[in-house]
Amino acid sequence: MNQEKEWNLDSWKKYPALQQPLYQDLHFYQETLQKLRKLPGILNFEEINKFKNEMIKVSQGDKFVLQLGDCAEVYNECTEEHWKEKFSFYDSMGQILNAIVIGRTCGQFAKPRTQLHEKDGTLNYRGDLINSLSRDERDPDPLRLLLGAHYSKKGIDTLRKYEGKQLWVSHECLHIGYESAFARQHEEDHYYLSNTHFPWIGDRTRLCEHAHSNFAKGIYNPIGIKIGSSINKNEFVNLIKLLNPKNEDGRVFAIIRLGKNKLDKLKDIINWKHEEKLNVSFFLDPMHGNSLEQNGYKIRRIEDIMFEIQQFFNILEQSNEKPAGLHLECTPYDVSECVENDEEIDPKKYTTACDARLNFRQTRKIVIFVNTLLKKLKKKQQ
Ligand SMILES: O=C[C@H](O)[C@H](O)COP(=O)(O)O
Ligand SMILES: C=C(OP(=O)(O)O)C(=O)O
Ligand SMILES: [Mn+2]
Repeated sequence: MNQEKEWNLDSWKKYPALQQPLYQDLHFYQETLQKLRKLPGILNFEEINKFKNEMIKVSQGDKFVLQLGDCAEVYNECTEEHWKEKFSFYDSMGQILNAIVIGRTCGQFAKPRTQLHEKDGTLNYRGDLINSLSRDERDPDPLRLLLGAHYSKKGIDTLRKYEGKQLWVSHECLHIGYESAFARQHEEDHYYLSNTHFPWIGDRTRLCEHAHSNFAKGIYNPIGIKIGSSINKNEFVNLIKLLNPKNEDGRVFAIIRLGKNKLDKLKDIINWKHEEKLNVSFFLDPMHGNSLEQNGYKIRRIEDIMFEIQQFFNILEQSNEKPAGLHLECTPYDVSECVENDEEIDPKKYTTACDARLNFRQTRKIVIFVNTLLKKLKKKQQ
């Protein structure tokens, strides 16, 4: 039987789903999902299709993507004022590279976590979609799903009114009950995810025999897949084939997040792509493989990030592959979360809800660095 025919809105439920919250009142949780399913879609099919056409150009090597934004977007910042500041920051960074710009925004509300609990036994924060950063409200609350839907719609409405360059939005497709409630039908047999242009599947949930990949295979949107160091050939090849059975342009983008010490594995990944003739392009996320701890704070070093970027460009060039995108966790605000040289973070300016973000200056420095690398590459290829 054809793989796509086996897919329906609930078929992912046959598979295990990692990193999901456990709700105490399951009946209330299910009722909430039913409410979400009945809402009108947020983005319409034409908007997704327009984005897909842009991503086809990326697959063909004609465009570069800059994907930018908070690690965890918080409901407190879901105001027109914050979104406008963020959109214009993403836009200005994109203009440096003449890139397609995708925000980690309008729905980047759920976080996978390494540990279920904090050191003192409190449940870990899993993003505003699930629980609260404040330690006395860590039980997962289904009402937060309704707020997530409300803020996604409000953010996307704000984006539609934004007067700068065209921007697109993305988030991790993590809370699988919530995400699948936003799948909408377009013509017979054609489903798309209406709450974002570009969903990605995280490194911790991307297994082939699991729910996230088996949900994503049936939706029309371009899909990002985070690839960390535990990947092996079978997993990579099967995953790409599962998501892109017809080997189409603009469908699947591997977001490499190996870290500066493990990036050599990218050579193997490129070989697997070539051996199996897979249609997949490579973005780099130089953030998630380079997380460190300093005095109890999660940080990242600018030198590590730049080193991984340089190596990424070198390896792709040696393998005749074009870099397709850069994925950064960053904010327009003057935070102190990533450090350079022997700098220490300033606790008063450490405001992230999850991972360390680049501030405006650090982001700009990195984007300008990438611009020089892209220009050099273009010169060599002329
Ligand atoms: O953004 C990614 C993850 O949620 C994050 O890196 C996990 O961090 P943790 O190891 O603190 O749970
Ligand atoms: C959780 C994230 O990344 P990864 O799946 O690569 O760890 C993220 O991008 O916030
Ligand atoms: Mn993160």
